[in-house]
Amino acid sequence: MSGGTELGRQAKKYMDRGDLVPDEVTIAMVRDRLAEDDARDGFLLDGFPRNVPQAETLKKILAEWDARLDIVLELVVDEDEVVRRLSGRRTCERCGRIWHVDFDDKQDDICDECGGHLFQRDDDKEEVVRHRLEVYQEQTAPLVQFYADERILVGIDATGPVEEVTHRALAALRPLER
Ligand SMILES: Nc1ncnc2c1ncn2[C@@H]1O[C@H](COP(=O)(O)OP(=O)(O)O)[C@@H](O)[C@H]1O
Repeated sequence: MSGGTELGRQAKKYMDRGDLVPDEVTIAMVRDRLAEDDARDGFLLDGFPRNVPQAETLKKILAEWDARLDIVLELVVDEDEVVRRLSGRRTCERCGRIWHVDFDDKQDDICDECGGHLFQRDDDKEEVVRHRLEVYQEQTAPLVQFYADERILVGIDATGPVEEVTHRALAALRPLER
């Protein structure tokens, strides 16, 4: 999250703790972004919606534009793997590139791409990741049933390397190609 705006500072407070940012903030951001020209022929949302009220509101926003979601991908992976992936993630403060302590065998804290310094996001600390998983179970997991009821949910096995998961995700999207 960039910028020193009051809204940005407010949002960061929630994010650092691993809580969801209030719906009025995220919904306004998503509504504004979807209203831009390049979203008219299609868009991909990552991390939104994250609770049922957001999903209900998204449905109404899209309906106002005679649009609807075509597909929802659920990336299924067990909690230990989520903790391993997030707690080992390091971010370059200069170029934003993401490294992983184990998967990239990253033992120092220097970005091999630009020489910048790597840091760990507050919400990638293990105890905060565990809290994010609780928030997921409470608030986000109900969306699986929500979108199953809408008949647009597709579950994907998200274990294994990035290339394999990408391959499975693209295969699930292929029927929508036009
Ligand atoms: N739809 C959303 N509703 C509320 N808060 C959100 C939403 N998406 C992201 N956030 C906030 O941003 C934080 C980081 O988002 P996340 O998608 O987990 O990041 P990343 O994909 O980089 O791991 C979340 O923990 C939450 O505080």
